[in-house]
This record gives sequence, structure tokens and C-alpha cells, in this order.
Amino acid sequence: MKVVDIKNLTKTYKKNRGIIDLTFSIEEGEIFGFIGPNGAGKSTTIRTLLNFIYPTSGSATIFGKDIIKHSKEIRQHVGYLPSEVHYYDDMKVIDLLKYSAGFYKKFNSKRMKELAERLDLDLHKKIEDLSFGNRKKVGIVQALLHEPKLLILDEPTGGLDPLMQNTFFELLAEERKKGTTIFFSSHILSEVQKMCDRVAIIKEGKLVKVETIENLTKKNLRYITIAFEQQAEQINFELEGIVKKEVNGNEMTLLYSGDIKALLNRLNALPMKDLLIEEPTLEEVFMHYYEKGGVDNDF
Ligand SMILES: Nc1ncnc2c1ncn2[C@@H]1O[C@H](COP(=O)(O)OP(=O)(O)OP(=O)(O)O)[C@@H](O)[C@H]1O
Repeated sequence: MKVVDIKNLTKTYKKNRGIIDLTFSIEEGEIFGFIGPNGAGKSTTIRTLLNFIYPTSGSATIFGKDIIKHSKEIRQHVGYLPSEVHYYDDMKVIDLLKYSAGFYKKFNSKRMKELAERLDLDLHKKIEDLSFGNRKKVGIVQALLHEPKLLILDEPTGGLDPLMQNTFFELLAEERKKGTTIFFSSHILSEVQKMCDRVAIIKEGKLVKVETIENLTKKNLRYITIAFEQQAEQINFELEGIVKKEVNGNEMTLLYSGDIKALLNRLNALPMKDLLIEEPTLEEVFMHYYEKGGVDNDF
């Protein structure tokens, strides 16, 4: 079942493009990454899905229901963590959480306490006395408290120290086990690579590609380092499938999507000293999409 289904969604802000003609869907139980640099349109997409802003054209459903017509109903089952959390500063954490839980049919005091303990969050402090990271934790508890069927997380790890990020990822893994669907927006590739099943790449408001993490990382693309016996720039090395080539001293590095045998055959005839073939990081794959504009590349 498609938990989120977005069709030709466009949102323009007067002169600014926000998002242009986005189409993709998220299956039940998936952790789905949404990745792109600042200003790519991630928050605009999320804010449209949550009916905070209206689309200029196109449509979307969550749990099969129209995001505009049924937004109230949808929100009952969605947990949302905004990229920046703004709260009533004068309130205590516990009162704020109880107050916001009032919007949902479920309130579970035991769960609130457990989550706060896991995240090392003091429920009795005033919001105004909390650091940015601790406010983020309030947002996390708030998003998870009513055990939503869909979690929408906009740049969730900002402000959390590495230890807390781990705890947060553990919490997400537990949610996934329960069958919760998670939509995870980020500009940090490694965390998307670690957590997500599939990822949508967005650039300048447009969808570049939806791909499984597995394919994105592995699909034939290799990171190759060759050490030569002489300056690498003196070596004329062209081959179909070389996506990117850099030389530095005796070393040449390639991003290669062609046939490995063909590469080895060519290298055999060259004054090669050493060879290293590695899987590219998502970062390299991603950069490649971006540099080339992406869509038509064969991987
Ligand atoms: N309220 C607004 N009024 C005008 N333009 C806006 C508004 N909000 C966003 N934009 C524009 O829409 C585009 C997408 O912005 P958006 O905030 O969705 O990107 P993002 O991928 O979430 O980036 P970030 O990580 O920086 O939040 C940008 O060009 C931005 O300038």
C-alpha cells in the first residue's frame, strides 16, 4: 500500500520556484530518504503534504486520502518533526508535551517518560532554558508520542550530538519494526545511507531520481585508484564507462561504470604499479548525478 502518493506536485512562491512537478510514492513500512542541498525544495514538499501551504498544481494523498480535503484526519496518524522547532518558551517540557498530545486521541504518559529518558531530556525544565539540541529532543518526543503510522522528519539530526543521533536512529529502527513508515529529509548522505531503504534525490525543485540505496550505492559504479610507475598525466587513458577522472602525481582515480574486464585489459598494457577497486560512497554517486544533471545516466 502506498502511504504517501505524490502526483505532479508543484508549488511556486510568487517569483520563486519551490517544487516543480514532483511525482513519487512511499510504500508502507519503508524508511524513505529525501535528499538534496539547502533550498532544493524538501521543506516545501513536506509543508505541502502537511497542508501548511497549498500546492500550485498537482495532488497528493496520505493513507489514500487527499492531503487538502482530509488533512485533519491525516494529521491524527502523522508525527512531524520540523527542521526548526519553535515553542512557547514559557512552558515546561512536560506541559508542552501534554498540551500537544491533546490534539491526538492517544496520550501515553509512560511512553512520554520512556522517550524522555532515552533521549536524556529533562521534562521539568522550561523550554526557554533548553539548548537547540534539547529543543530538538522535545520535537522528537512530540513526533513519536502518539505512535503515528507515518513519521515525517525534516532534517531530524541537526543539533543532536553523535551519541544522541545514535539513540535517535535506534528509536527509528524500533518504529520501523512496528511497521511505521518514515519519510526522512536530509542533506547528510551518510545518515540516509545508514537508515533508508529508498531515496528520492531532489535538485532545484525537481526530482532527479528515486532509487534504492542498494542500487544507488552498488549499481556498477566503482571507485578506482590506479598507481602508475610514472606521472599519471602522461598516460593517455580513455575508456567507455569512465564517468570521472582525476590525476594526482603518479595516481589516477576513476569513477567507472563500465565493464571491469575491459578496464583490466586496458590496464594490463600500461605501466601500472597498484590498483584499488572500491564501492563508491553515496556521496560520490550523488555528486555524479548532480554534476551530470543526472537523469539519463545509465546506472
Ligand atoms: N515562504 C517562501 N517564500 C518564498 N520562497 C520560498 C519560501 N519558502 C521556500 N522558498 C523557496 O523555495 C525553494 C525551496 O526551499 P525549501 O525550504 O523547500 O528547500 P529545502 O530543500 O527544504 O532547503 P533547506 O534545507 O534549506 O530548508 C527555495 O528556492 C526557497 O528560496
